[in-house]
Parts: sequence; C-alpha cells; structure tokens
Amino acid sequence: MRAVTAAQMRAIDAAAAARDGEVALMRAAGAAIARLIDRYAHGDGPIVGVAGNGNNGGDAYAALAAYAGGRRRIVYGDPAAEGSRARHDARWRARIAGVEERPLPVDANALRGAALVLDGVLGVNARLPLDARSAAAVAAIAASGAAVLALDIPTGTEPTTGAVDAHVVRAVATIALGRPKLGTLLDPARDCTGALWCAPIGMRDADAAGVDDPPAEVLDPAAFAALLPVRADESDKRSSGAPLIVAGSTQFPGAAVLCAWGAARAGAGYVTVAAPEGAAAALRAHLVEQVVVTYDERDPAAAVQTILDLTNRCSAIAIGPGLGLSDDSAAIVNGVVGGTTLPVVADASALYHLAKRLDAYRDAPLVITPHAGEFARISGKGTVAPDERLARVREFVDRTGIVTLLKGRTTLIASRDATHLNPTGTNALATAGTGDVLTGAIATLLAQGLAPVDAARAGAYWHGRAGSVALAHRHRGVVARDVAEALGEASLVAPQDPELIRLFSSR
Ligand SMILES: NC(=O)C1=CN([C@@H]2O[C@H](COP(=O)(O)OP(=O)(O)OC[C@H]3O[C@@H](n4cnc5c(N)ncnc54)[C@H](O)[C@@H]3O)[C@@H](O)[C@H]2O)[C@@H](O)CC1
Repeated sequence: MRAVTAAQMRAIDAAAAARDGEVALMRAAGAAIARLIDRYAHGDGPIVGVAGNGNNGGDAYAALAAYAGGRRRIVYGDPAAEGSRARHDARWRARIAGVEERPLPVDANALRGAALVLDGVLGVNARLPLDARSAAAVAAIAASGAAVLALDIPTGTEPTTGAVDAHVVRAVATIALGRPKLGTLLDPARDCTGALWCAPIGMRDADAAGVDDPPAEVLDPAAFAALLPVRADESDKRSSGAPLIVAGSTQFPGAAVLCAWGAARAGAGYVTVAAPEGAAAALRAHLVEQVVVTYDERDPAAAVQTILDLTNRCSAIAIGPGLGLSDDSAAIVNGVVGGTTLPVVADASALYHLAKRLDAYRDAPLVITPHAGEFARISGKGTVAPDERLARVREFVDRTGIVTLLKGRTTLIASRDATHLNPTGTNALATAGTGDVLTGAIATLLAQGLAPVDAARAGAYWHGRAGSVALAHRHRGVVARDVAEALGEASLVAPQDPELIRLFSSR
C-alpha cells in the first residue's frame, strides 16, 4: 500500500472528492472510524470527540454520528466554525444522532473519564508548530490521560516527515483515511501513532501521479501473503529453494548456524553452508539437515573457486555473517560476489568488504542489509541522524542501484523505483543474531525466485512478525533461534477486511 506525503494525499483527496463527492468520503471515513471505537474504548465513560475547524474535525463528527455502540457521545468543537460542506453534513448528522455538542476550549478534566477520545484536531494539512488553539486542545488531551484514537494522524505530528511538536497526542491507535501518511511510520512520530489502521475509502494511488515526491510503500498483511512463494506440488529439494550460505569463522560459527536456520525455516529445500575449516566442527554439531562444505580461508583464490563451484547447484547466496574482517575474507567476499550471476544478500562483514568496491556492483541482483553503523560506512557519508534515514537511503540507492535494507525500528528497503517502510517488528529483535536469521530468510526468498527488492521487503516484514510471535510465546529473553523458529507461524496471515486494514499493532 502506498504511504503518502501530505502533498500526495492532497492530490489523492482532491481527485476522490471530485469523483465521489466530499460528503460521501467523509461518511465513509466516519463509518470506518466508528468500527474501531469499541476496540479501544474502555470503562463506562463517554466517547469524546475533539474537533478542529477543518475536515479532520469533520471526521470526528462523522464518526460519532456513525457510532452505534450505545455509549454516550460528546463532541467539543467551535460552534462558529465555517468548515466544508462535508463537515457541515457530518455535524448535522451527529446532532440528529444525539451527539452532545460542547464549545471549545476543552480542559483535561472534561476528558478525564472518557472511554476514548477521538483526536480530530488536525489532519493531513497540519503544520508545525501548532497554532495556540490546537496546542491547547492537544495539551488537554495529553493531560487527561484518556486513551486516544487519532484520526488520520496524531495531532502535533508532521504528516510527511514524522517530526513532532512540543504538544503532541500519543494515541493508542491511529486510523489513516485514504492512505497511511509517511510521517506516522517514521520516528519520532511513530511513538505517537500506536497501532496503525487504514481505511482506504475508495482512494486511488494513481491520483498522486502528478506529484513529484518519491513513492513510498508499506506492506500490508494481504500483500505480504501474496509475495510469499508457494511450493509447487511437484517440487524437489533443490527447486524448493537452494540458498548457499557463506558465513561463519572459527570465532563466530554461530552466525552461520543462525543464518542457515533462518534460511531453512523460511522454507528452503536445500541449504548449503560454505565455511572456513576452523568453523566446521561447531557448524556440524548444530546443523543436521544442512550440508556444510569447508574451504581454506588462508587460500582465498582456492576458497572462491570452491564456493563458486557450489553455486552451480544453488539458486541464491547469503554472504557475510560471522566471516570476519581479514584481508583474506575481503578477497573471498569480493571474489564470490563479483564472480557469481546468482542473486546475493550481503550482510555484516561482507558489507565492510564490499564498501571498497561498490562501483563493481552497480545495479547487480544484490541486497545489502546494513544497520545504521554499517550504512554510515558503506554509504561513505558518515553517521545517519534519525530524521535523515529516508533521504540518506534514497541518495545511496539512486547513486548505486543496490537494493538496500536499512535496519531500524522502521526498517527501510529501497530500490531504484521506490522506498518501502517495514511496519512490523518489536524491540525483542534487539538481540544478537537476529540479523543473521533475517539474512538467511532473504536468501531463501531470493532462491525461490523473488526479485531482490521483494525478497528484502517480504523478508523484513516476515522477520518482524516472527519477532512478535516469538515474544508472544516467550514473553522475555527472546533469542535469535526463537525468531527463526517462529517464521512458520509468522507466515500465517488471517483474512483481512479490505475496508479496514491493520498495518501494525502497537508494541
Ligand atoms: N478531503 C476529503 O475528501 C477527506 C478529508 N478527510 C479528512 O480531512 C483531513 C484534512 O482536512 P483539512 O484539509 O480541512 O485540514 P486539517 O483538518 O488537517 O486542518 C485544518 C486547517 O488547519 C490549518 N492548519 C494546520 N496547521 C496549522 C497551524 N499550525 N497553524 C494554523 N493553521 C493550521 C490547515 O491549513 C487547514 O486549513 C484529513 O486529514 C482527513 O482527516 C477525510 O474525511 C476523508 C475525506
């Protein structure tokens, strides 16, 4: 699903309003919001809307008008607000439906006992800093401690960049109308988003075609399920996906084990691990179903030949976890990545070695999976500030054509054509070895025929879900092995309601 900038959303909104009428759109928005109210309301208090003078405020009226859950409904708004025809319509319907109207300003005490507050102060046309009236409304909402469902965006967040104002709503959930706004997926605003839902209300990506902002995408559950390869009935173990894992060292055999498990649990039929002789005993002690082939890391030319010979029977390569930073490893990594025609996912030590020869890999079928520190180095442009991740990864990919997965709370995956924002994951993944599992899973997806960018975005999404599944089972102390073990369960996607899509849960 497209994640849009404010400018893209304005274009999409305008075209949809011309086609369907603004009144119909706001009614659809209200109906979708109303469906979420009982999910997040708690206690016996009223549902309280706080409505700004724009259409975001209109959504608050529309939702309260549409809500049929039997709770008392109150809305705070400016009685003198002119507003659009759609806002008028929603306000009239709210009044007829018995919603109690009260004039702004609202104070925290008035909101304190609410079962749920609907934040309709500002939407996609919000600018920071907030004006005094909006800031006062946000301050009251924040001080009340009530649970908040934010309409479109949490007020006080910037819809495109994810910057936040001094006054900002922290929502338990946000429902995006039309398309999710880029800012709600990006730090620091993401902390304020809570769970993110989207009600598409008939809007179309194509209507943003004239807007020059680069396209961004976020995977939704149905799109993820559609990306996952399906094993054909007549498959054999090689055609089911045969990744070659080039990983591990005497010092770090575990990285190769985890990478191989990630590959196997992602559904590969035949996993081969090529590792230096010094790691072989440890690998064989842990890998039963996978084949371990050794090479002499002190003879890089022979090692490269051994590995390239193996690629004849494989369909993708994962390279890097635990290899180490020696010159011999550098020769092996560059010899293999430069000498193969198979798709490659490169991680960890391999990123260090590839950094010196990026030009050789321009537009190759290659995925790199750096964390922020590794990206600082491989991009050649130093430390990445949180608010420049998107711009920096775009600059790098525009320059090199290498599909890049930049790890973070919102992992970014960029190809020449688009930037993808991964919405899944949990801080339980912040533990050693989970990156190796991800690399293995991506290798399997590449081996099963996904294009590099699809393997990277499906892998990131899947891995994030697996982290959440592992946490749900373990509660504490999730280790990388648990994440690999959880990949199967994490691949199950419940049927989705296309009118109300859950993009991510709060963590
Ligand atoms: N246009 C449509 O057809 C639909 C609009 N919808 C809702 O409408 C919202 C957009 O509504 P609006 O375009 O009325 O805009 P907003 O409700 O976001 O903002 C209202 C007004 O406040 C102004 N404003 C924002 N920040 C300010 C600041 N810091 N200081 C002073 N003024 C400021 C804006 O310029 C705008 O005129 C969406 O976010 C969504 O919630 C939905 O109902 C779906 C359909």
